[in-house]
Amino acid sequence: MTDSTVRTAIAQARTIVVKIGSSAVTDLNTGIALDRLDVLVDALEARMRAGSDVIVVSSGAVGAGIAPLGLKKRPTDLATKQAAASVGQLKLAQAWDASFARYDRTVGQVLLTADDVSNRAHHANAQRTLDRLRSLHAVAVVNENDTVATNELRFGDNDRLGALVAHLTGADALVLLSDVDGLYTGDPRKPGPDGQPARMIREVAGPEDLDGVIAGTGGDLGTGGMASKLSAARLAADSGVPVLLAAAAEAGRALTDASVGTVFAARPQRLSARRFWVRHAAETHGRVTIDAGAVQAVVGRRRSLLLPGITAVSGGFSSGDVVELAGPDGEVCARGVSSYDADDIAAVLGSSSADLPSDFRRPVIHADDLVRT
Ligand SMILES: Nc1ncnc2c1ncn2[C@@H]1O[C@H](COP(=O)(O)OP(=O)(O)O)[C@@H](O)[C@H]1O
Ligand SMILES: N[C@@H](CCC(=O)OP(=O)(O)O)C(=O)O
Repeated sequence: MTDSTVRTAIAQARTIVVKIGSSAVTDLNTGIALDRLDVLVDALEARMRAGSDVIVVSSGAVGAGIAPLGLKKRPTDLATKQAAASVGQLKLAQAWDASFARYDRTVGQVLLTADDVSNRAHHANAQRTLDRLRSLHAVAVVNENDTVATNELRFGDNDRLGALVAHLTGADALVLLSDVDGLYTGDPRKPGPDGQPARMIREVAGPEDLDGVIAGTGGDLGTGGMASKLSAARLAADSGVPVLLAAAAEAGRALTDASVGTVFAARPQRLSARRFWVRHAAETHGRVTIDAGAVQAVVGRRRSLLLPGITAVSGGFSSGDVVELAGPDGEVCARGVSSYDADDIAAVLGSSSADLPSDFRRPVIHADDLVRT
């Protein structure tokens, strides 16, 4: 895909997920930046009137809670972040509601936890709610349910949440709106290692276009910085969704003809929903260490994993859980759905194929349930 075909695909996308960063809608000293939010809503409404379904993923709960609580900067400890989010999310939802009300457009708030996406049953639930809001012409405004998320069980950042929501809703494009107007060769706030200013990259067709790019941290309000945007773009690419990264201040053009910012091409063939879930969405429940021959078979030749290739198991996983596969060097090389409980595998480790009871001869992880990382 060329730069212009990716931009055309984004400009013409029927369903589009637009993720808006904290820096775009909040201000450290005043809370929600209502005037900037109105400009964004004008652009989102115009896109809807042109015939697209739009799902908004809005950050800003923590950012919007800082000023009302009299805090001076973005908190770093979990309890204060959650307190700020509980104050800020209310204000954020009200602000989206009021801004869309200028167009008589109804808004629905959807707060998700990582478990709502990693657990397949909950996953269907979230999907149904988002689909129904869409069919009722209401705009879903999605955020992480920060007040109950724990450090262990978080999406990590909303760029990732945006990419997962794009997959969940079968969207045709993901637009990330931030305070930076695209991907640069390095953090645009600093000179590069050669003393030269960073350069903007208009198109990322594949991983080779990221060689030498330094993805730095974010601003005072953001969480993930550029690294989280790059990993979200990879996630979206795996599910066949092209991505546009642009400045929120340029939302009008980003959402009309996609002529601004950086585009990331999607892989032509989507990963199946099951393989996508195994690779990106599911939580892993343990680890299986395999020998060099098994790494060759599984990663090199895309074969199923058989019991004799396993040297160790850890974590109390059960049959049906997703586990990590690590080679002899401890490096994780794949993920897959185990057909056995960890205890059952541990009980027969070291047995030769001939000595294995007959119900242990089927693959531990079938090739269809295995994805390389
Ligand atoms: N290679 C890079 N290209 C562009 N921006 C970068 C890069 N490295 C670091 N950044 C910084 O990342 C910031 C955006 O990330 P973040 O603050 O997390 O945004 P958001 O709140 O929109 O999610 C930009 O303000 C920019 O200064
Ligand atoms: N759920 C958090 C968002 C965290 C986050 O990823 O922020 P950002 O990097 O600004 O997209 C909040 O609403 O504050």
